[in-house]
Amino acid sequence: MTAISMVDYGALPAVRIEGPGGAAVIVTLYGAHLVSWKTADGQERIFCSARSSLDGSRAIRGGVPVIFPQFAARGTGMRHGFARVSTWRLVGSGDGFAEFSLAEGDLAPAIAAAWPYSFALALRIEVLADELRFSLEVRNPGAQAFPFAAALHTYFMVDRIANAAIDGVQDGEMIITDKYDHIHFGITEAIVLRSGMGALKLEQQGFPDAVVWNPGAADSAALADMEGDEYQHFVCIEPALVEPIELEAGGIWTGQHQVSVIAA
Ligand SMILES: O=P(O)(O)OC[C@H]1O[C@H](O)[C@H](O)[C@@H](O)[C@@H]1O
Repeated sequence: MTAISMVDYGALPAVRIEGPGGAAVIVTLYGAHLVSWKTADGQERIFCSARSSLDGSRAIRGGVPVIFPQFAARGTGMRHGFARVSTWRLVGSGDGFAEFSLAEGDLAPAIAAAWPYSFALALRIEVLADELRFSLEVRNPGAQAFPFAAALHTYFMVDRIANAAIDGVQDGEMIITDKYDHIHFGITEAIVLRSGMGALKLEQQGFPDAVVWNPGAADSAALADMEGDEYQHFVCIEPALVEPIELEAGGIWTGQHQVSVIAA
């Protein structure tokens, strides 16, 4: 039996989606932001900072921020775009999945004025026993083309960053020893993340790139919403469309991400 229910996450209304075998995720309407993914074995797989704001006053630190229409500071708009700081609508649900929407009418007036395009985002999140699936659709229902970038800025929980190894983003295995922030353009194969918590396979379609980030000790200490040695316990591996593309009037772009537990 799979089900969805409304819960509170901090001060934020959220949707809990239960999948087969008790696997479950929690997604806040603020940002359509996945903040927890427990696989059927009860193991939490996603990092969320204990110091994160959870009241809608700023982006959540951790989870899976939806990045749109700008990646980081690569543009003139809000850092990482407005999708992660806007309140989405729950528009559909079924067996182990829910769908969220964001369009220009949902934006705060100042944000809408700064990005004056007609758009519609749809994020579908589906929970299986040992797998999580995302599908992000960007539509242009307007008469004018718009440029956009997008990413699913996923914070994967690891036991210790020194125990994490990443395959599939560069030649050979990657081990992170301190601050690391790099865009790997043109991902062609599945990525595997191994740590003391087991192994995850990450597959992406539509998103051409993968960004790998860990702030390391110094940058982490400068982040108001990250505490102590929390940086030791996650690595972001982000399916991304970093270089903006134009979406013509009537156009649709789709990016997908699947994360599954595999034998270590
Ligand atoms: O602090 P944020 O705006 O959430 O950004 C967090 C991080 O996002 C991406 O991974 C970028 O590559 C990093 O340069 C950035 O520091």
